[in-house]
Amino acid sequence: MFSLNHGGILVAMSTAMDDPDVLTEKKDINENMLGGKKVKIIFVLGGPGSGKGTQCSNIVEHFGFIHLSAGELLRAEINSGSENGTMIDTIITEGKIVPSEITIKLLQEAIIKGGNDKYIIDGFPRNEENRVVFESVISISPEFVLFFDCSEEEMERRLLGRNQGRSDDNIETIRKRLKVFVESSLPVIEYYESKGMVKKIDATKPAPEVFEDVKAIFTHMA
Ligand SMILES: Nc1ncnc2c1ncn2[C@@H]1O[C@H](COP(=O)(O)OP(=O)(O)OP(=O)(O)O)[C@@H](O)[C@H]1O
Ligand SMILES: Nc1ccn([C@@H]2O[C@H](COP(=O)(O)O)[C@@H](O)[C@H]2O)c(=O)n1
Repeated sequence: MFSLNHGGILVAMSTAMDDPDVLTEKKDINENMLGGKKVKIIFVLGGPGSGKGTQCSNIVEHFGFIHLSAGELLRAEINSGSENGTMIDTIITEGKIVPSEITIKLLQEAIIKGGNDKYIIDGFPRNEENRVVFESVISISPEFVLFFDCSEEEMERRLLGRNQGRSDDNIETIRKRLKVFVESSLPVIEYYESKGMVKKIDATKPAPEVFEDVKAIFTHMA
């Protein structure tokens, strides 16, 4: 907690305060909530290769959520030729975490564009800065946090076999991503755990068995 990057958070928060577009978007989301259209958000966390994307597809199919993958949104931003593209590409290739204001703006735009009332947000918040800036700018608390718990050996094995042409699915970057997960993402999960908000799934099992456990959680959701 004390190793938080307060500088980054303050910059992101002051960006939100100084940028009228960001403020308008925040207002719209809050009005949606207040106007009887409550936006439900579930954060889906777990190490790289734990099976988040695979299970999110199942959740979309069976439970009607919109799936927003922070990593996918960042990759789309690179491919769009945006001015931030090269910087995002470098960070992803190094297995590091993109500044929160960039990722949150992409999520914010996708939520507004999605027009749905329930979203699963996959791979976010990835560090304390992501969490604090999201809370400050978007002000929506997740219903709960779904945590896919998987051994490092299994995650590494899966990523090396994924074969989707991702620039970060090589052994060097995979090891960096695993280290970042332990150092930066696990503390976020521990934070939500301390608030009783984490639903942990054993993600080492075969995908259909993992989905049985996921299904039980979503079926019993209020
Ligand atoms: N339970 C499972 N058992 C075996 N393989 C799995 C399982 N779940 C997913 N996979 C496979 O492992 C690879 C990684 O899965 P997936 O892309 O869903 O992980 P992820 O957590 O979204 O990864 P990342 O964070 O890197 O995007 C894929 O090739 C997928 O088909
Ligand atoms: N909140 C996030 C999410 C992702 N990233 C970067 O994207 C990479 C790929 O993410 P996946 O969830 O698709 O595995 C990840 O390693 C980060 O570099 C991010 O910065 N912030």
